[in-house]
Amino acid sequence: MQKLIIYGPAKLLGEIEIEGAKNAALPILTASILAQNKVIITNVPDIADVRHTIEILEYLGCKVLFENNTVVVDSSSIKRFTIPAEYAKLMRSSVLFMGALLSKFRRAELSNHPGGCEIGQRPIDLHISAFRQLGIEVFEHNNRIMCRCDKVKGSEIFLPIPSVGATENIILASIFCDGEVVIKNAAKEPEITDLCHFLNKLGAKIRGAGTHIIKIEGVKRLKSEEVVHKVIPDRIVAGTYLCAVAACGGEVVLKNVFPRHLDSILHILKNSGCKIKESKNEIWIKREERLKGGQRITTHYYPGFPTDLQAPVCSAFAVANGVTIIKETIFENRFKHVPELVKMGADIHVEKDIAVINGVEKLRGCKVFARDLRGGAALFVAGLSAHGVTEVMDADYIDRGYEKIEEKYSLLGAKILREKGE
Ligand SMILES: CC(=O)N[C@H]1[C@@H](OP(=O)(O)OP(=O)(O)OC[C@H]2O[C@@H](n3ccc(=O)[nH]c3=O)[C@H](O)[C@@H]2O)O[C@H](CO)[C@@H](O)[C@@H]1O
Ligand SMILES: C=C(OP(=O)(O)O)C(=O)O
Repeated sequence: MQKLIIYGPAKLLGEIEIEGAKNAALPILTASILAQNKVIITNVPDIADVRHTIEILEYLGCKVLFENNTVVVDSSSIKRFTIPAEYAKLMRSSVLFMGALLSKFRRAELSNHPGGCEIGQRPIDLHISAFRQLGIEVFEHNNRIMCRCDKVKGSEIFLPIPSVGATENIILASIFCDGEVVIKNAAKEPEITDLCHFLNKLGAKIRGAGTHIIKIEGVKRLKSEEVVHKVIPDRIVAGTYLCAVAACGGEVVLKNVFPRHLDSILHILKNSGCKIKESKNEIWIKREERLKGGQRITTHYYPGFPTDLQAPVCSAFAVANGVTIIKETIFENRFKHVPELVKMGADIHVEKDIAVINGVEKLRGCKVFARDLRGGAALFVAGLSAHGVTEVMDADYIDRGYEKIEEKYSLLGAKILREKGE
């Protein structure tokens, strides 16, 4: 297991390029199996989840090149429609291969329930019920999910929860549908819009991405041209930098960002005393005075405050002046970072889905354990602001979603080492 050793406290200064979004790159790579020709996907983050997705593509029979954040996928020799259990267990997004494989082969099999971070139950009932509404037969046996159909039928699907994954899976499965599939109460996350832009470049006919109603008009076939697509910037990685500056102080310019994707966190940090300026693709943040608490933050579907930033923001407000209340409404088990922050001297109490943070003047470095991706990032942020040495164990979780995190924060003046942990 990997370990990150952080020598705090850091003051963050400089400019940093934000990498491409994990949650856009993963469904786009998955969708690339549908392309008629080679696809070239740029701004792909070099993270563990991308590497695993490429392994799945190769397993299925695609030829893939990954160099300098560009992935070239040639799916002309794809031959398999089964995702083996060991791959399914690695990542939640493995479930998206179901939709894509159904469009490709009208058959798909996931040999295990999709894995990923344990932040809640994360059932896939909405994916399965939507598939059935599309006329797809779904069999479940011992965690194994098998699907097949003759034709995906045009239908109207209402999602009781605007699930990101279910919205993406329905879109992927419906590309060649008979007539039109309409998703009502669809998720509106920017990563879904990016996936739809990519699919439309391939020749799909999708309207309404970014709104609550997405319409997929079935096409007979996709275009034969080569397609190039640049993945959108990672708003969660960008938001983590903002939390780090808010916690540590300093002055940083984030480059290659879409500020509009970060409205909810920018609003909170502005109200807490951070100076922030935004331009088309940049955010400048400066924090001089100690961060002011007193906020009530509730996680929500986009454009609300993202659950994926809940843990990093917890670390920022752990050292704010005053009390901050955070309510987690999306996942049932997403406060695993709190006991670790408490070890570092934070004063945080969790009662069901609410964390009450009494800001302390400073945290102390110690050995802490990452339990999931964003919780790990939160410990990393806490380590940057803490006095003394913080060892973040099981940093492999962080590597799922942050590209070379220690190198990037070192460019801003932080002192961090990576070691293979025990
Ligand atoms: C790879 C990826 O893009 N992951 C993101 C995606 O995860 P993911 O797609 O798994 O998240 P969903 O939007 O589906 O989950 C939202 C809520 O719906 C529930 N649910 C979901 C599906 C289902 O069939 N049944 C059900 O009950 C989940 O347990 C959760 O409580 O969106 C989450 C919410 O923004 C983010 O935290 C993840 O980073
Ligand atoms: C929960 C996350 O990812 P995944 O859905 O891939 O587990 C995340 O990115 O914070």
